[in-house]
Amino acid sequence: MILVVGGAGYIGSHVVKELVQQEEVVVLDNLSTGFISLIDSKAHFIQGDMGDESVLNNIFSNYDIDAVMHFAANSLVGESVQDPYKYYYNNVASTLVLIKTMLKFGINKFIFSSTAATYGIPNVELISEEEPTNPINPYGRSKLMVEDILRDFSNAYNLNFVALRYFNAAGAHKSGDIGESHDPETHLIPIILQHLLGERENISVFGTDYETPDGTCIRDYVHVTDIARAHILSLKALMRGELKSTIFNLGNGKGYSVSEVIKACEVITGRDAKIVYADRRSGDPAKLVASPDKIKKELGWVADLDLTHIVRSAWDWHNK
Ligand SMILES: NC(=O)c1ccc[n+]([C@@H]2O[C@H](COP(=O)([O-])OP(=O)(O)OC[C@H]3O[C@@H](n4cnc5c(N)ncnc54)[C@H](O)[C@@H]3O)[C@@H](O)[C@H]2O)c1
Ligand SMILES: O=c1ccn([C@@H]2O[C@H](COP(=O)(O)OP(=O)(O)O[C@H]3O[C@H](CO)[C@H](O)[C@H](O)[C@H]3O)[C@@H](O)[C@H]2O)c(=O)[nH]1
Repeated sequence: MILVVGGAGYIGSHVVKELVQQEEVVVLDNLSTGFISLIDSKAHFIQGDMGDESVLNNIFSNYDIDAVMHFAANSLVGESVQDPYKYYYNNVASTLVLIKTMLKFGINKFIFSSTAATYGIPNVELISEEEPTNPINPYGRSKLMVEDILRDFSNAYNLNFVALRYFNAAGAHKSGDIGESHDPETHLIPIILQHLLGERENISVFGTDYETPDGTCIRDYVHVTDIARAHILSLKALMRGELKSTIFNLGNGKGYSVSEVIKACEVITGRDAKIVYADRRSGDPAKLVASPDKIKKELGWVADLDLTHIVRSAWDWHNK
């Protein structure tokens, strides 16, 4: 049985939907940013906080948990600058309680949602896991602190972990039943689609003077279904004892600029966007594109779905 912490959120709910086909699943979520409606009905659901040791003691006593997948976090970069306490408390301190308690119950397999924000502002075209990590905001630092904790615990307490550094998660499940739901929404693709549905007046492009071919920021968009598959591959490799504690990038290895993403959304939806050119958003690196070679070599994972699939699936979900 697998415990999925944060399984009512955007990415966690997509992993749960795939995982319940193969495993028994318990979701723990405090619903602070997640939605009960996103959780697959085949999963058991417990509403509670991962920092509450008594809740965790009950779960680990009552269910036969083999491994933990951990998606729960606060993840708004801007908010992390305004309110760093919230980020260090929830993303680091509460995660520490979760890991300590699972180890107490003899559970030592852990999959962690990390982020490309751990790299900060890289100087290379394609970022490999070997690049230095110099996060430039409290959100990125909170995730890097957890990676450090995991590494130390793995050395000291026989913990086996996989930290997956997602680049830009996007897209929705092929069923159209679940998709990206954040409130407030800050991510580019859902914002564009909400605008094209008439729910927002326009789209702001944050910065047109970056050192990129069209002046707008470049990101590596990776389909949430591909992210879900990488979690399941990682879990299986951990369960078979074939994988030592490690970190993998999750990306396509191909970048698209903000202007290119808007264009792709216009073409796929057949609608024209009203664009407002705005100042840079603070803390945005010009370009973040993954080298996905390590996970390809070690687990055979490559992203199957490109930007067109991402936008099509997200559009189906937003229309529903
Ligand atoms: N969305 C992206 O592009 C992206 C990119 C890189 C990394 N990540 C990471 O992936 C993970 C999932 O992101 P998401 O976009 O699905 O976010 P989300 O906000 O949709 O999901 C997070 C879930 O965790 C729950 N949660 C938060 N704190 C909790 C706590 N203390 N106890 C129990 N539940 C708690 C929330 O209610 C929510 O359901 C996060 O850790 C995020 O930092 C996301
Ligand atoms: O209305 C908008 C929203 C976004 N953007 C731009 O679009 C790009 C993508 O922005 P998102 O907010 O969609 O995604 P980020 O790249 O900022 O963030 C994502 O990747 C980060 C890693 O760098 C973190 O992991 C974070 O959790 C995750 O959401 C950025 O250049 C941003 O400035 C706009 O121009 N207008």
